[in-house]
Amino acid sequence: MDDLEGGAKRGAPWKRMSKEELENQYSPSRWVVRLGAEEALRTYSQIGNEATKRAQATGRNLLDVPYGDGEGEKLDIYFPEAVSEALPFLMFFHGGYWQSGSKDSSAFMVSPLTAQGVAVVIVAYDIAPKGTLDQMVDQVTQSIVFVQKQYPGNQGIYLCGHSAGAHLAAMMLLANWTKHGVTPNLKGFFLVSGIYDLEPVMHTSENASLLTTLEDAQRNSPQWHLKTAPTQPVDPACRILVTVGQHDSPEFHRQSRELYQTLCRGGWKASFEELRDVDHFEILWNLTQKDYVLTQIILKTIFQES
Ligand SMILES: Nc1ccccc1C(=O)C[C@H](N)C(=O)O
Repeated sequence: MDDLEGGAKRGAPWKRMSKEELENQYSPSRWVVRLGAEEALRTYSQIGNEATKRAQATGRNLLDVPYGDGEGEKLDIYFPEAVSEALPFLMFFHGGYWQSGSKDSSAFMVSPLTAQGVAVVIVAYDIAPKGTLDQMVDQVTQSIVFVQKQYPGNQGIYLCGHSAGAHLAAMMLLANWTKHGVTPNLKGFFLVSGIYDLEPVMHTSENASLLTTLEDAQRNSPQWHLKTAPTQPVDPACRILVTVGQHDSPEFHRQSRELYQTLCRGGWKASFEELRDVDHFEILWNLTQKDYVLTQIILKTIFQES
């Protein structure tokens, strides 16, 4: 049997879900366990705002650096204390279903990473309705090209994305760098509670006309591309961590597990972690803490201790 066809039929439980169930599965705030849905979203913004204010007030940084000509094409760079040309860079792409969120409230991981010598770049992109998915993917590509050109002596560029931002980061597994005149020194991906197959999202209210045709969804689905036409890692040592929270919905778990399995089959150096006792929001906001398991995994990966 054709594995792709068979796999799609056997492995697409969302096709058997009612509209309400699908809506539920793709509403992360409905799955939080410690707070109410609204409260979780509010706390997430609040922690992001505070972490960003603190990062901007305490360290060396460059804010609102343009990486393209568009009004929204800006990024913030937070540097470690020790000045060095050869820094590792972690670039972060925020979530919010491609239609909310901002770089100005997403500097969660800045303090624990800069303290260990990592430069952190928080990237803005044009969320919907201003931006289309194709434009967002293009902007993310441009932001990475910008960092590579600006810091050619970097000790590695690591991409980290959360939720919709993990989708955007994962799209970079498919990027064609040659047309940009530079191949970024990509050493790792940290994909946190992401969505990699956009087809089910088409059928939810979150879609808000981001995806109008199945072709839009497939073109912007790393899972679909990697499965139908596997890409090879440019650098075989490039690490990919696919991670999901214990309290993320079963559909989010499925999305992460399937991406991980597809990456392994394609020869990528991938690993998978289900992080215990965290929901879709805690999995990210805990990155403000240096002792949090994901902070430690990121640091160990960057400094090659595992
Ligand atoms: N604001 C976010 C930030 C990051 C990730 C997701 C969201 C969401 O709002 C998801 C969805 N609208 C929810 O209510 O679960």
